Amino acid sequence: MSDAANSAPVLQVDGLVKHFAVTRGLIRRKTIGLVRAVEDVSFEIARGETLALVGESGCGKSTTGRLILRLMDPTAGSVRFKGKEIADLDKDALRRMRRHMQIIFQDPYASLNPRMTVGEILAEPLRVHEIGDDASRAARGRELLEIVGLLPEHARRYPHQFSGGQRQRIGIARALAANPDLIVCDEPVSALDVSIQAQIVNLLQNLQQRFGLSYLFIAHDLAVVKHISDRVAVMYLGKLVEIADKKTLYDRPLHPYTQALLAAIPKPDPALRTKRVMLQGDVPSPFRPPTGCRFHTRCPHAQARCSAEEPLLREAAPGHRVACHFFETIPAPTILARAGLANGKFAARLAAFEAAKTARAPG
Ligand SMILES: Nc1ncnc2c1ncn2[C@@H]1O[C@H](COP(=O)(O)OP(=O)(O)OP(=O)(O)O)[C@@H](O)[C@H]1O
Repeated sequence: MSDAANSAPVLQVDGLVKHFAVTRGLIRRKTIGLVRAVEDVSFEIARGETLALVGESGCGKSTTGRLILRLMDPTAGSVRFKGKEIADLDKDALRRMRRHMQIIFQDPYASLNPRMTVGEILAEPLRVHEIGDDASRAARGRELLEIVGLLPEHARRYPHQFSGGQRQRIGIARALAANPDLIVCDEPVSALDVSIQAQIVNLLQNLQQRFGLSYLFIAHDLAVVKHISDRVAVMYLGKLVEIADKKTLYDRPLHPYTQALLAAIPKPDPALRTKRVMLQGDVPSPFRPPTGCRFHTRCPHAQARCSAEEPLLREAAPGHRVACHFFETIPAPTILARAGLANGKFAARLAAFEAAKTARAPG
C-alpha cells in the first residue's frame, strides 16, 4: 500500500443490502420470496489500497461490486465515493462519476466487443466521457497498450487475435483509459493459467503504484489474494464474517470460516501446517439462509446460541472485526507436525503461482 493510503477513504460502503425478488407465474407474476444476496455489508477502501473480498461462489461478492459501481440499485445502504453519496447523483452526475470507477471482469473475452478493434475498444470510454478527439483518443489507446505490456500496433487487431492473458491486459487498459481512482477487479485472474495469473497480478500491482489506484479485488482464490491485498474481507452468504489487514487475517484468523478457507493454503514448513478444517456440505441457499449465524450449519464449533442469535461484526482488535459469538474461546487451528495434510491441488497451484510471480516472465 502506498503512503497515500492513509488519507480519506476513496470508497465508503455502509449497511449495503441487496435482495432479489424470486417470482413465480407467467401471467400474474407473484413474489414468493427474496434472495438475500448482500446483507448489511460495510467497509471502506483508502486511496492506493487493495481490499480483497473473498468467499465461496454465490456469497454475494459480484453483487457487492456491481452495487458499488451502481450497475444495479441497492435495496438499502450507502455507497460514498470520494465523499459523495452515489444514490444522490442524477443520471449525468453518475455518468461523470463512472469515469473514476471502473471494473475488470473475469472473462475479458465476453466483455470485449468482438467486432471492434482494440483501438476502438480503448477509445470507447474516452468517447463516452467526451474526452479528447479522434486523434488524441487513438494516441491514448496506443499509450495504454504500452502501459499494460502490449504493443501500439496491436490497436489494429481484434480481441480474438489475442491470448487470454493478453485479452485481460486489454480489459485492464480499457479500465485505465479515463484515469480512474478505483477499479473493481471481479475475479480478474480466475479464468487464466497460473503462470499468466501471476503476470496479471504483477501488472495490477505495478499500475497501482504508478497511478495510485485503489482496488476492490474480488476472488475465491486465497493464493492470489495473499499477494495483492492490503486488507481482506471474508464474506459468507451475503454477510461479512471477518475483516482485517492481510497479516492479521493470515496469521490469526478468528472466524471458523476464515480458518477453514486459510487452512487450505499449505505452509512451506511442515511444522507450521494446520489441520484442514473441512467445510461440510455446500453453501446453503441465500433464498433461505440459516437462522442465527449463517455459518452454523457448517461450523465445527457451533453451539445452541449460534442457530438462535445472529452474531454482530465485533472488534477483536483495532481494524480486526469478526462475526462469531465464540471467537474469543474457540481454539486456534491445530498445528500439525506431519506433512501432507494440506490440500495437494491447492499447494501445487500456490507453488506454481509463486514461482511464476518471481520469474516475472513477459506476457
Ligand atoms: N439478478 C439476479 N437475480 C436473482 N438472484 C441473483 C441475481 N444476481 C445474483 N443473484 C444471486 O445472488 C447470490 C449472490 O450472487 P453473486 O454473483 O453476487 O455471488 P458471488 O459470490 O460473486 O459468486 P460467483 O463467484 O459465483 O460469481 C447468488 O445466490 C445468486 O444466485
